[in-house]
Formats: sequence, C-alpha cells, structure tokens
Amino acid sequence: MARVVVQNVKKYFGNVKALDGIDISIEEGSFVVLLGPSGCGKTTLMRCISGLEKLTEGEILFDGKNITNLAPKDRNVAMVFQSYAVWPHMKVKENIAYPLKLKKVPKKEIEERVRWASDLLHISELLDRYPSQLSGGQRQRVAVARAIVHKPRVLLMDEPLSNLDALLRIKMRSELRKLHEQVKVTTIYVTHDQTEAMTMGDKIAVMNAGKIIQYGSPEEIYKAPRTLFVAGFVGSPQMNFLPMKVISHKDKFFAEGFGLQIPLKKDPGIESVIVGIRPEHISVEKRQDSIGFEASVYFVEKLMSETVIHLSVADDKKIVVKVPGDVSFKESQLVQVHLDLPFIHIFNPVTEERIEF
Ligand SMILES: Nc1ncnc2c1ncn2[C@@H]1O[C@H](COP(=O)(O)OP(=O)(O)OP(=O)(O)O)[C@@H](O)[C@H]1O
Repeated sequence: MARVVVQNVKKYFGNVKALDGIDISIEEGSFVVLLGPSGCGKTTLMRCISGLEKLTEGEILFDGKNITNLAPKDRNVAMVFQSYAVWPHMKVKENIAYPLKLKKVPKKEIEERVRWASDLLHISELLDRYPSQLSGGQRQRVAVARAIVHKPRVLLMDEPLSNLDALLRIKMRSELRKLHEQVKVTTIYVTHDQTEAMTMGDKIAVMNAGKIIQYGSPEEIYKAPRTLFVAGFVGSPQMNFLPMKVISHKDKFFAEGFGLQIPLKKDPGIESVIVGIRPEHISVEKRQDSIGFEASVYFVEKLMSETVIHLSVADDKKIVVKVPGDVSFKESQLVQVHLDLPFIHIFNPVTEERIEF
C-alpha cells in the first residue's frame, strides 16, 4: 500500500477542463471517497492515478516517488468498475488468478492467494462456476477478489455498487469497509451517492467542475461545509437555504427575513447572508437554544421511521423539516417550527463560502 499525492493535476480534453488543478494527499492505508455530481471529473482523476490517462499538467507520487510517467502495469494499482468486467469464459478461480498468472507467480502461491481472496469475499464455494452462473453481487465480489489478489499498492473503485439493487448495495457497503479494515490497502472510491460516501470514507473529497471543493472527514463535511455547493450536496434531504438581510441592533447583529431574526455571534461584514439549516436541525417542538416561528404545512412524506415535512414560511419560501417517527400533519395546518441555533450555517451569498463564527 502506498501514500498517494496528487499535485496540481490538470487534464483537458480539447476545451473541456475535466481536471482543473487537483491537489490531494491520501494517507497510506486509508479509504478516501471522491464524491461529486456527474461530469465533475471523478473517473478522470481515477484514470490519471491508474495511468490509463496521461496528465495535461501536474504530478502524481506514490510514497514520494514520482510515477507520473510510469505505465499502468508498473504502478501496481488495481481497479474495480461499475460493470463487473470479469472474463465470461473463465471460471471464478481463473478470473481471480488471472493477475497473478500475468505476473508469473508460482502455481502453489496462486492457489493460496486465490483461497485468501475468495475467503475474504465469501465466494469460496463459487470458485468452479462461470460468471454467467453468478448474481450481480457475486460477480462484483469476484471482481473485487481479482483486484486485491495481487496485493496492489492502491485499489481504485469506480462506482462499484451502482449496478446492484438497493438492499445489496447497503450490504456490500459494509462488507467493502470490513474488507478494507482487513486488507488495509490504500483505497480510492468514486461515487455520486452521498450516503455511500458518508458511510464508507475515512475522508471524502467533494468535487465539482474539475476541482476539489473540500477534503475532510465525513463529520467535518457534514458539520462545516466550506461552500454552498458542499452544503447542498451532502445531506438528505438537502440543507435549507434562507437568504436574509443583516441588521444591527444595539451592537448586536441579526440575520433577518421570513419573519425570523437569527442572532449572529459577530458582524459578518456584509449586508446579506445565506442562512443554512439542515432539515434534522429544525423541529416542531421547542428545544433548548432554538427560535420558533409559524409555518404552514405544504406536503408531508411519511417514511414511518421519520417524517419529512415541507413547510411554507413567509414570502412563500419552502423549507423542509425532518422529524423522527411517524408524525401526522394535515395540509395547510399551521405549526410552530424551531431552528436549533447551534446548527445554523452562514454563507456569503457572493463568494458562496462559509463564514466562520
Ligand atoms: N475521453 C474524453 N474525451 C472528451 N471529454 C471527456 C473524456 N472523458 C471525460 N470527458 C469529459 O470530462 C468531464 C469529466 O468526466 P468524468 O467522466 O471524469 O466525470 P465523472 O465525475 O466521473 O462523471 P460520472 O459520475 O457521470 O461518471 C466531463 O465533462 C466529460 O464529458
């Protein structure tokens, strides 16, 4: 396993800036998720790290050694793709053994390694089947076993769970995490699914338009999103954004709008702000350190374990509230809602950056 450092990497396809100056340092043995919307450059960054794509500019280092011009086969990197990409004409055991055969590993060692990888992926009883005799989930396990069998320095996974049904995806998430704990190979995992990113990554790099916007632990990204984009991309349902005016009153500062006055800890130095608050930090009951206001129920989504309430506040602005359990509300019903002040985020509407208090 290796520490991976990407320095000022740019990759242009004609006029398209797929990667527009990427800097990231990935600790040896860690699990890092690249998260971002379609087209933001996630796959291109993976392909650059694997050597399948040549950089326009910049450098990639493994353990301090510049590997920018090294051929893919000399980097000792393994990839797992969304499409399982297992050889249909080979049995499972031959598929897994394939990378070792290429490296001319002795037969006995191949057998041992195939047993090791298939035990880890719980597919030992499938070794004599052909891929056509496997389910999608089993095929993806074979692809992962084949990727780890030669103990790569870096394991790259590009949306490996996208083709699986919802239940299996959730199961495989925890299995891949467990596998990583056992094998400890430096792993870079691409997804556009924020739940997958939050549950799997030691760290998440949130990307947009060829750039990394924020790189941090899931907790940092959830609790202190650096920009409006990150705040809106991570969390479900999405964070509520309320554009408000800044007013001062007796040396105190407030964000004012929608019938609300939110105390600010200091002068933000601008005339207006965007107040962000996650649906789970708004309640329909008074809580300590919260401020309340009236809103009318617009639409209710009952998920039984939680209830998502869409509300209209002043100026017909809609906000979304998530409360635990199965709560009944009628359309147009008036409710008192409360914002938990410690969980409020403040953004600059021009730069879209977070303002720290
Ligand atoms: N070979 C190519 N030729 C031209 N443009 C390309 C090529 N590969 C990627 N691009 C462009 O580069 C940008 C980044 O693409 P990339 O596939 O890396 O995004 P992504 O984040 O992985 O998206 P997705 O989640 O949809 O797979 C896109 O605008 C894409 O159209």
